[in-house]
Amino acid sequence: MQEKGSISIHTENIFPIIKKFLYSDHEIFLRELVSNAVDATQKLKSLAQLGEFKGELGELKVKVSVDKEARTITISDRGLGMTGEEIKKYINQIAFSGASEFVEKYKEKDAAAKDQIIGQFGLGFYSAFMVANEVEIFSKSYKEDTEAAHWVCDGSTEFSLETAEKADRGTDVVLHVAEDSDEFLEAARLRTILTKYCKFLPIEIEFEGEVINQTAPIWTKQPSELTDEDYTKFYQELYPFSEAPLFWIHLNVDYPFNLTGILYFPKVKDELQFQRNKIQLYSRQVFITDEVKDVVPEFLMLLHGVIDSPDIPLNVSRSFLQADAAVKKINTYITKKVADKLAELFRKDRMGFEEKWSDIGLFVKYGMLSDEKFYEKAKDFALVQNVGGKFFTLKEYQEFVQANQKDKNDQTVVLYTTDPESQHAFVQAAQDRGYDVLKLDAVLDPHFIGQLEQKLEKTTFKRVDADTVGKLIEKDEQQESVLSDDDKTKLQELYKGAISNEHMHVQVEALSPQDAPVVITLPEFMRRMKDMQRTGGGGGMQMFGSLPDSYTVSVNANHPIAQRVLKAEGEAGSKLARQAYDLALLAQGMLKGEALTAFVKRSADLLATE
Ligand SMILES: Nc1ncnc2c1ncn2[C@@H]1O[C@H](COP(=O)(O)OP(=O)(O)OP(=O)(O)O)[C@@H](O)[C@H]1O
Repeated sequence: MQEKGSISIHTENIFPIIKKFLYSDHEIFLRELVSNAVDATQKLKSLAQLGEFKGELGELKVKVSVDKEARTITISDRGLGMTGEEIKKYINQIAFSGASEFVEKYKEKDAAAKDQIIGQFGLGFYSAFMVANEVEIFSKSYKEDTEAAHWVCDGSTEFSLETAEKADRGTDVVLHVAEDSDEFLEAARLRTILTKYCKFLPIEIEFEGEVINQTAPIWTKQPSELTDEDYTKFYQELYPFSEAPLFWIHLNVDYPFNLTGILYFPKVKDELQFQRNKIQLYSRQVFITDEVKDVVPEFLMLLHGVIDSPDIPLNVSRSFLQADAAVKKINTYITKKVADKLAELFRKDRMGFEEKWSDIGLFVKYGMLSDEKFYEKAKDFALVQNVGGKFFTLKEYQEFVQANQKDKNDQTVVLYTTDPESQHAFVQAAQDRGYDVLKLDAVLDPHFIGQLEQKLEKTTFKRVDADTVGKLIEKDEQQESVLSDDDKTKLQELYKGAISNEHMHVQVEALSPQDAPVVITLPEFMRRMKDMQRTGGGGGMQMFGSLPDSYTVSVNANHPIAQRVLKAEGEAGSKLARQAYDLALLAQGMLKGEALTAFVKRSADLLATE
């Protein structure tokens, strides 16, 4: 048999287009050709199992080799092979029409969609022409009494096909590497590509005498066959030199879609440094991409691991992917599995769960904020911690503070600090009153607080320094003032003059004589807006960020210092007031620079006069 022919009725030559458009991703030719070789080998194995192939399977490795001198790359398999007729059908017609359809689609898309297509969709056999100016196929079918065939195509739509001598069953694809693709003649480069895409292919791939893949990666096995060590070992293989993962989830579904994989919860070092692109997406063990956006819910992008699914449509653009029903289901499934796993950990080992909370709290809060369904599940195991280090679930905490921290409107007021060190005086004052104080110092906490206030009934949150301790949780009882109204006004004026700062709003309050003489607070609303703005909450919050802090200075009318300030003669009153105010600033770490120096000097003067 010898035949020459034209591949298609298309007049347009697709090969220059393939080359030109797919410039950035030429390396995927190897993924495509090796996958074809693997497919052909697996098909033969299936035929053997079905009894349709009765010969010896023998060694089934796929071999990749490079000959720099001859400028060729060869991919050989011992799979089912093709007869000349089959080459015409599968390569000339089916593969070619697949490739031209791809090019048609590709031409219509905008740049962003193009990237997506290139990254996730192979051209199949014809991707060989991204790097080769001539491709040969030598193939011999597994079917008895068939002749081997030799096909050659030089990158135009012309091909030649003839019978050939080939001793062994299977297919050799020989690429004659083009001048501008020299890089692919380097063994090191080929090895890198093979390791990237073919590391977990199900048939052994040999390169330079070495098998480069694991044919049965652990995600393809049953969880019952695996030990913890297997999981951590695999994690180390995927992410060498990283700390051991906290725990993992083995995904395994076959209905209504097909999906396997392992998701690991990493140890998070820095909350702000979300490490994305750590989940690898595979389709039947062939690496596709590490951009799993849309397939994995946004809040779970922090996880590591692999997902393998032939049901994820890889050949469509991103906007399509988002709308795809299978992808949506996968999303929901993964969210549910993660929530179930966390619930199980919490139930089975509360202590262990608490220990891990500093690492997983971020995922959980992020998930609760971004996914309503996840919130519903997570609200039962999400934890809060008080300044004493004790953990509570949301429900436990509400019950814990209910008796003592209800205000006169029957609202439970949850008190929290964002920094137990610098807000120590306020934490102390609240604790002295018998209140409990939570530590909510994570980046996401301002948003989390907002969500909890919406979800939890009759519950508000207040930072400990949002008000003087008597007013943090407003009760009916009122502290009587020992000062007359006149004295109060006089005291207020004295303090105003001594402080002389328009952002400090001075008021006189009847606090307990044991409370501090002066307390400086930042109203909850104002501070929260600023917090939100800092952590990137809504554009509308922008205006608050540019506002100067506007503090409330509460002068304690019942503290002995109030009497002394009022009674002091001349300058002395103002000096005392300033001293009491500076003490309040000092307690909050707000006294700095010149003001601090002046305070130290004034203190020394006062000590000297006493
Ligand atoms: N090494 C091979 N051995 C046997 N048949 C092959 C081999 N390579 C390709 N083929 C045949 O050629 C067809 C077309 O290959 P091509 O890679 O273009 O598309 P595909 O593998 O079917 O799909 P895609 O690669 O787009 O997922 C294959 O379906 C297969 O029948």
